[in-house]
Amino acid sequence: MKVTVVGAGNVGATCADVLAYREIANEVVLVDIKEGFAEGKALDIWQKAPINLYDTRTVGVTNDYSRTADSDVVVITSGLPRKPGMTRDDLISTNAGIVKSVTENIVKYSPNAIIIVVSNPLDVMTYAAHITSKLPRTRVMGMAGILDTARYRAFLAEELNVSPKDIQAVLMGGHGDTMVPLPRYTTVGGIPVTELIAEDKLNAIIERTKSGGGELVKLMGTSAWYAPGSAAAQMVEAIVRDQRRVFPVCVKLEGEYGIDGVYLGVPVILGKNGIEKVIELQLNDEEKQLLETSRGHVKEVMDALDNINAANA
Ligand SMILES: NC(=O)C1=CN([C@@H]2O[C@H](COP(=O)(O)OP(=O)(O)OC[C@H]3O[C@@H](n4cnc5c(N)ncnc54)[C@H](O)[C@@H]3O)[C@@H](O)[C@H]2O)C=CC1
Ligand SMILES: O=C([O-])CC(=O)C(=O)O
Repeated sequence: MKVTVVGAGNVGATCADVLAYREIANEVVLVDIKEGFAEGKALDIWQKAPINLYDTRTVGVTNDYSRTADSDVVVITSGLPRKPGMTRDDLISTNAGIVKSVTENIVKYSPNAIIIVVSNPLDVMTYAAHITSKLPRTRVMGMAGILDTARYRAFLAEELNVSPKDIQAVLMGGHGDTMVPLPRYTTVGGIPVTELIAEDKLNAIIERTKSGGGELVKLMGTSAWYAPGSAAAQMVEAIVRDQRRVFPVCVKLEGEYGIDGVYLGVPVILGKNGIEKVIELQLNDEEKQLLETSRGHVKEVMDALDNINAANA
C-alpha cells in the first residue's frame, strides 16, 4: 500500500511517522512546497527505521506529484495552522486555495485514491477537496471526530482515574465550538458514563473538549500535532487494512439526519472503499437542536467558500 501525506509540517510529519513505525503502508510519500523540507523529514523518519525496527519506505519530495502516483490513500495536511486569537474559520481564504491546488494534483496522479482532509477549517476544506476532486463522497472525508473524541476520552480518563482504553465515545457535528457531544453514547468499560460522574463535571469536560484545539493553541502558539497526526493515521489504517472501524468522520451528508449537502462529522464505518456506511443514530430533541446549530454554522462557512470561489472564477 502506498500513502501520500501532503504537508510535511507538524501534523503531516507526525502522521507519516506513525504510518511508518506502525507499518501501516509499504511506502509513504511526504510532499511539501518548501524546498527540501519533506525530503528532510522523510529521511529522518527513514533513519529511525533501524532503531525502531520497521521497513516502511519513506520518501520526501518538493511539489513533485509524479512521485505520489497511484497512491491508495492521500492525507492533506497542507495549509496554515491558527495562531492564538484566531478561529479555524479565519484560515479559510489561504487554505482553500492550497487545498484546491493540492487536490487537483492528487487526482491527476492518483485517480483511485481515498482522500483524508486535515487542513482547517476542516469541514469546509473537506467540501473544497470533494468538489475539486469530483470523487464520490465515500472517498473524500475529513479527520476531526477521532481527535475530538480522543480529547473527550482523555479528559474523562483523567477525571475518573481509569485507562483511556476503556472509554468509548462518539461526538458529532462540525469541528469547532458547535461540535455535538453525546454523553448518552459514552461508556467506561461498558458502563454508561453518567453512572460514574456528576453532571456538572461531565458538562465541564464537554466544554473543555469543545475548545480543546484552542487550549493547545494558547499553550503552544500554534495548533496540536501528535493527536491529530495519529488520528489521521488511524483512519488510513482502517482503510488500508479494511478494518471496518466505527469512527466519527466528516462526510457530505445526503439526507442522513435530515441534512442534505452539508459536510459534518457523523459516525461511519471505515473500510477499504472509504466510507462504507454512514450510521444514523436516533437523536433526541436536544441533540437534534445542537446538530442543527452545527449544520447552520458549517453551511455559513461553506457559503463563504462559494463566495471566494466565485470571486476567483
Ligand atoms: N482537522 C484537525 O483536527 C486538525 C487540523 N489541523 C490543521 O492542519 C493544518 C496543518 O497544521 P500543521 O501541520 O500544524 O501546520 P504546519 O505549518 O506545521 O505545516 C503545514 C505545512 O504545509 C505546507 N504547505 C503549505 N502550502 C502547501 C502546498 N501548496 N503544498 C504542499 N505543502 C504546503 C507548509 O510548507 C507546511 O510545511 C492546519 O490547517 C491546521 O489548522 C491541525 C490540527 C488538527
Ligand atoms: O485548533 C486548531 O486550530 C487545530 C485543530 O483543529 C485542533 O487541534 O483541533
